[in-house]
Amino acid sequence: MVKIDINQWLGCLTQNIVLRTIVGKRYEWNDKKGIQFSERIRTVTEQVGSFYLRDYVSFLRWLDWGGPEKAMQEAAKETDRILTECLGEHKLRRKAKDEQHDIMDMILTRMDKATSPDFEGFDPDTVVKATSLARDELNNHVGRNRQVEESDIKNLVYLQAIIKESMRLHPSSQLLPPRESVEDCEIGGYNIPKDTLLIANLSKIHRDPQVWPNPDEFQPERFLTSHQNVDVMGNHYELLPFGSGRRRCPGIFFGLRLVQIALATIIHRFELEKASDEPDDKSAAVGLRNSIPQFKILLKPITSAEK
Ligand code: HEM
Repeated sequence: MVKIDINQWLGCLTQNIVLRTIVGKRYEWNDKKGIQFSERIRTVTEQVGSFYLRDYVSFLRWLDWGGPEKAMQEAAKETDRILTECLGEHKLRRKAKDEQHDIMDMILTRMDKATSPDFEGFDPDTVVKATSLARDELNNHVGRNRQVEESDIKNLVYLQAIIKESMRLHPSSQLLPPRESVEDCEIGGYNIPKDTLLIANLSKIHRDPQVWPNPDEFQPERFLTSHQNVDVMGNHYELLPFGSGRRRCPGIFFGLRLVQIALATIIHRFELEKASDEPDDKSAAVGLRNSIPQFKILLKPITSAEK
């Protein structure tokens, strides 16, 4: 029997929000089918959500009290059916050159481009450019006459490397939320029996000297050279700031983009200086959520004379 828990419910809820966005205009507002879909999703999430207590009272799970497990399976089937239909229609429209330019069209266009040899990794020219400092990179790609825009981020490879390196050294959570082994397995040479609670320790994984030379040093360049292909998407187990697997952070694209734009804008518009010579406040280094020593910085706007 499929095991359903609060995480799957959360995952389903997130998935449904995404699906509602994808099918958006076509199904939700303009179409009778979309209204039915929305209603169905709402009923299911309310129904499933109202019984999540069972996940904390584990001996109640087998009861499937109120039927959330059955409801989840039905919702998954229905979601899949609607998406398949929606995708088929989009493909037909694309063939007939009658695209709506909604999210699904954008994803299909992106998939077409995925066949391009440049799609994976950076081309050699980009790597060379990226060895310059972050502000040089910003001046180069954005210039001084406008603000950083989302479309600039793909060109700011050094900035991306800085963010990866920051997330490696200081993941927002030192420990990932616990997992439970659903069967006997072996991890790193250790035999793990079924039903064992497993917690991934990012502060160790991200500073493993066998994977990361000079692990405690801030070296963004490693992500342009030796670790060029390591991303934060949960595919590379040596770097997991957003977790991995079906419980991976669903806000990953939003969160990452937000950090990239915020940092790029700050570096682009301000000179950064340490506010005082006082030693860093290391008190924040204690605890699970944040290991970064705190210190104050001065932001000095870059004036037009300096542009
Ligand atoms: C830079 C920003 C963020 C970081 C570093 C981050 C990191 C994480 C991590 C490490 C997890 C645990 C993943 C796992 O267990 O494998 C997580 C889970 C989660 N995150 Fe984020 N997150 C960020 C932004 C966001 C945003 C913007 C949202 C919502 C819009 C979000 C919503 C969630 C939710 C709902 C979960 C629980 C997923 C589940 O248990 O199935 N996060 N996040």
